[in-house]
Amino acid sequence: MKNQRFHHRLGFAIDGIVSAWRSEASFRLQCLATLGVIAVLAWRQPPMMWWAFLLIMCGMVLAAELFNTALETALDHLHPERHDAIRIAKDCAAGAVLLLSVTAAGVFAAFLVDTFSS
Ligand SMILES: Nc1ncnc2c1ncn2[C@@H]1O[C@H](COP(=O)(O)OP(=O)(O)OP(=O)(O)O)[C@@H](O)[C@H]1O
Repeated sequence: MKNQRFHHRLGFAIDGIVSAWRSEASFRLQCLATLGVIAVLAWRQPPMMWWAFLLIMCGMVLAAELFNTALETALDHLHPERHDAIRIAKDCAAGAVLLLSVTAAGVFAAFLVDTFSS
């Protein structure tokens, strides 16, 4: 299964994103928030640096949510019973998503202040 052709690997990655979209309400919300950020960027036409900052932040939140979903899915399958180690692993992954989401909200707030005060 290693080293498959690029279009196969691309298909697997897209399958993962579609599957997270179907199963995770948080991922759907984050995708919609990303579209909202892109709409505001397109409306305000800020300097390219703001596009870069905000798109990086949105990408990192979405990627972190996919990692979180991957971890939860694997852990639930491999160890359906409750265990403290599983709780800590899931809580850490959720914490990573939270940290990136708060940082992204902070960057978006800074952009709003900058764009509406000038
Ligand atoms: N097997 C387990 N053993 C111990 N605690 C668990 C276990 N599964 C879940 N938990 C606890 O419940 C919390 C929620 O876990 P769950 O798998 O339901 O995530 P979720 O609510 O679907 O999260 P998300 O919204 O990110 O998908 C975990 O962060 C953890 O604290």
